[in-house]
Amino acid sequence: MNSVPSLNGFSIIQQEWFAENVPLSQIAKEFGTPTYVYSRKALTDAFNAYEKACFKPNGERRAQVHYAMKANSNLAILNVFARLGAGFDIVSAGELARVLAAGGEAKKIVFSGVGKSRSEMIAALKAGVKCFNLESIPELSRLNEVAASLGVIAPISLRVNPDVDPKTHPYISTGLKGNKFGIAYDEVINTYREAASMSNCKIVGIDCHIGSQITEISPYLDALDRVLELIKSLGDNGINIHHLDIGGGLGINYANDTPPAITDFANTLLNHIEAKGYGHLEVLFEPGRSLVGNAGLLLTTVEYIKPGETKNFCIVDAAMNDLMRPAMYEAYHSIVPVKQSNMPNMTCDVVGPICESGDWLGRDRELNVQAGDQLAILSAGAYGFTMSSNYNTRGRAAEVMVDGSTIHLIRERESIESLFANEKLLPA
Ligand SMILES: Cc1ncc(COP(=O)(O)O)c(C=O)c1O
Ligand SMILES: N[C@@H](CCCC[NH3+])C(=O)O
Repeated sequence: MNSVPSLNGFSIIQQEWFAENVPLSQIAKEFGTPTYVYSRKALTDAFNAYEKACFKPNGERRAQVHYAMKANSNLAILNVFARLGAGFDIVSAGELARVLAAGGEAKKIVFSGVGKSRSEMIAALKAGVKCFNLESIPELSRLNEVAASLGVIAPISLRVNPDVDPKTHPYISTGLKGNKFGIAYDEVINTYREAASMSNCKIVGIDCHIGSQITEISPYLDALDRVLELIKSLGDNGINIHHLDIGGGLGINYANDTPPAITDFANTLLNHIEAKGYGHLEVLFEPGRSLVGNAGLLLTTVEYIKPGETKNFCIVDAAMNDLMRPAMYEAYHSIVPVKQSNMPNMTCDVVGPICESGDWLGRDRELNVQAGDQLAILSAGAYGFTMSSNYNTRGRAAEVMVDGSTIHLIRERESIESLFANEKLLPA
C-alpha cells in the first residue's frame, strides 16, 4: 500500500516532486541527504487557518494560538510563527531560551509539563511568561516558594485531567485517568482552593490537553463540557477564571486519516464555548502537529536495494534516529520517489542503516526505485527532527525551508566531530 496525502506547499510537476517552486532533487544536490524540507507557505497557511477562527465578527480577538514548539523547534520555524503573531507553549528551559532567541514574546508563552524544575521556574518567572500550567500540589507549592524568593507573583492555571478518551494511539493519550498528566477531575476544585490561598500565585486560567493526533471533534467537546462545569463550580467558590486553554492535539492526514479542517475545528470549539455562555473567556489553543506536520518532509537517498528471502529491503540514508515515529508508534508516513518513473513496482520495506530491527521507515511499500534515487518521507514536519538522536553516532540531518523559489538552510547537518566534542578522555 502507498497512500499519499494531498499536501499544501509540495506538489508533483512533470513527474517530479517540488517544495513550492523548487525540485526536491535540487535540494538533495545542494544540501545532501538526509535533509528535512519545510514549506514556508504551508506553515503560514496552517497558522492562518487557526487565526481565521480566532476573531469575532466585530473584529475582536476571541482566541490566541500558542504553538506547541515540541513538535518542531527550529529557530526559523519559531520565527515564522512569531512574526505571524503566535504565542508559544513550552515545556522546558531549553524551549524557553529557543523561543526567546527566535523572537517569541515572553508574555505570550505558556509553560506546560509535569516536572518543572526550580531553575526552570526561575528562568520563566524572570522572563515574565504569561502562565504556568501546573499539574500537582507539590508543583504548585514549589512555584509559590520560588516566586516568593524572587518577590514576584506567578500567574497560574491548573491542568485538568478530564478523563475522556481521545481515541488515538495509547502512547499519545494524555487525558485519561491512567495517564501521568493533569489533576484528577475530582481533585480540581480543592487544588484551586489551595492555589487561591498561596501568597505568590495568582489564578488566571484553567487548562486541559487530552492527547495528540486526534481526528474527531467529539472528545474535545466532551472535555470542554467537563472543564466548563469546573469553571462554573470555581465561580461558585469565588474563584474566577480569565482564560481557558484547551490544549492541542488536532490530527493531520498521514494517509487515510480524516481530521476536521483547522478552521472548522477551531470554530466548532469556540462556538461551543460561546453557546454555553462562556464567550467572555480568552481561549488558548496549543497546536503542534496540525501547524507543522504536513509542512515538512524528510528527503533521503537509496543506498542499496537488497532482495531478502521473504521480502525486499530498500536501504536508505535516513534512519530511526532521524525519524523515530515508525519505530516508536508504528506510525505510517507516506514514502514517494522524488522522480516518478514508469518502471514496474516492487514491494519492499524502507529501512535505515542502524543496527536495530526496529529501524524501519515504511513497510510493504510499492516503489520503483534504484540505488542512488531519492525518496521523500512525507508528513514529517512534526515530531521528526525534534525527536531525532545521534544513535550509532550519526549526525542529525540538515534542515531547509523553501520560500517560493528560495531555499534557506535553517540548520546545518551535524558534523561527526561535533558529536563527541563535549566528551573527555580519562587522564593518562
Ligand atoms: C500540553 C501539550 N500541549 C500541546 C501539545 C501539542 O500537541 P499536538 O502536537 O498533538 O497538537 C502537546 C503534545 O501532545 C502537549 O503535551
Ligand atoms: N511525539 C508524538 C506526539 C506526542 C505529543 C507530545 N505530547 C508523535 O510523534 O506523534
